[in-house]
Amino acid sequence: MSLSVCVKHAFDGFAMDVDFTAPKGITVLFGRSGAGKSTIIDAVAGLQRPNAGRIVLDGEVLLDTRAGVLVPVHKRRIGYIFQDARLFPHLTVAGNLAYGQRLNRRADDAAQMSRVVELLGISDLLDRRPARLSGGERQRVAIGRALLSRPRLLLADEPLAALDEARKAEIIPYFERLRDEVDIPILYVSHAPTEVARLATTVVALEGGRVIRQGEALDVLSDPSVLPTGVRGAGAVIEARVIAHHEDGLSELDAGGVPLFLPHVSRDLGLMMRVRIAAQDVILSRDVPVGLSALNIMAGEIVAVKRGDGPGAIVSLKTSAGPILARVTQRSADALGLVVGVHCHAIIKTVSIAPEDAGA
Ligand SMILES: Nc1ncnc2c1ncn2[C@@H]1O[C@H](COP(=O)(O)OP(=O)(O)OP(=O)(O)O)[C@@H](O)[C@H]1O
Repeated sequence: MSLSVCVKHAFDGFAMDVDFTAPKGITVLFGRSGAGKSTIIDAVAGLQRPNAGRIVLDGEVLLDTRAGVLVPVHKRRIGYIFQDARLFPHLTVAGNLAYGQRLNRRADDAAQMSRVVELLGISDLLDRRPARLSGGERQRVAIGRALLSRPRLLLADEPLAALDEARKAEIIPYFERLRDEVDIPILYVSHAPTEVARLATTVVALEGGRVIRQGEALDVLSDPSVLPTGVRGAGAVIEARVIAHHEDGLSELDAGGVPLFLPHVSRDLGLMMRVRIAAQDVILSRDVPVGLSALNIMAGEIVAVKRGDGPGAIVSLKTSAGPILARVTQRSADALGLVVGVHCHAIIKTVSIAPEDAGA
């Protein structure tokens, strides 16, 4: 199953022209406020008719302005998860979930309900009304209700934006499960680099109504010339396997043969994790560093240097652990001779890797 979107639209002072494909998994529309993310979501949902375009879901044409095709919202079979959960206050959790199934009754409704309740960990909440749920619990129920409508596509428009950090951390693992266990594409809007690093299978980076890059998440996030939310959001993602939990509170991962130490992560040994390393937490050294407190040192070769308009530059390093981005001053880059092809070492403080930066 996949979704292809080719849409042109103009508002006063804003022109959008995008063309991308969302395969199975989570495709994140990643960009700053005003980049056009919600306009795309609304066009796919059928809530807004773009000036021109073609949208095809799982082989079915939902929109083709040239051929005059416009499938109405209720016939698109798309689940929508909003920032606020929008549950019915007078119905219990069970009632809200059953509402998702009402349009599309099937013999295996009960089995599907148990699967979704288990997937989202909401079995203890079924008799409660929304007013007695936390924001995170409400959002889990909203995800369940959307899934139970048996959608062919899920749209999630900044579903974590209204939650505090603790609630965000509670919900992200459920989106990871959706990504890995549900068979339909999920189009997910975000401008939060950590969320993108944790969840995206595919990234569509947007700027001013245009796609500046699309592709596999780990490739797009390690490209220093693609910073849709600015230099502060730069950070590459590496994949590593949990190999030890040490008594001093550190977890040790194996990243392509290189040890990576993190503050303790509650994951089983052997599990693969994604770890985001923020570019501003990386120091570069030409020589092998000695006498440092930092535990993570990775040797690599510089593959790109992107100079910014200000005093900074982003250096992209290829290491056996995976790609690393480092944000340094242009003064340091010049003093150290950091140019493409040079070998150097990336130094990463263990404690700079926050718990939310490491996920399944
Ligand atoms: N109904 C409208 N009428 C006029 N202009 C609009 C309308 N909706 C959106 N725009 C403009 O289109 C541009 C893209 O808006 P859009 O909401 O798609 O961006 P976004 O990336 O989702 O932003 P945010 O992250 O803030 O939600 C903005 O410049 C916005 O002001």
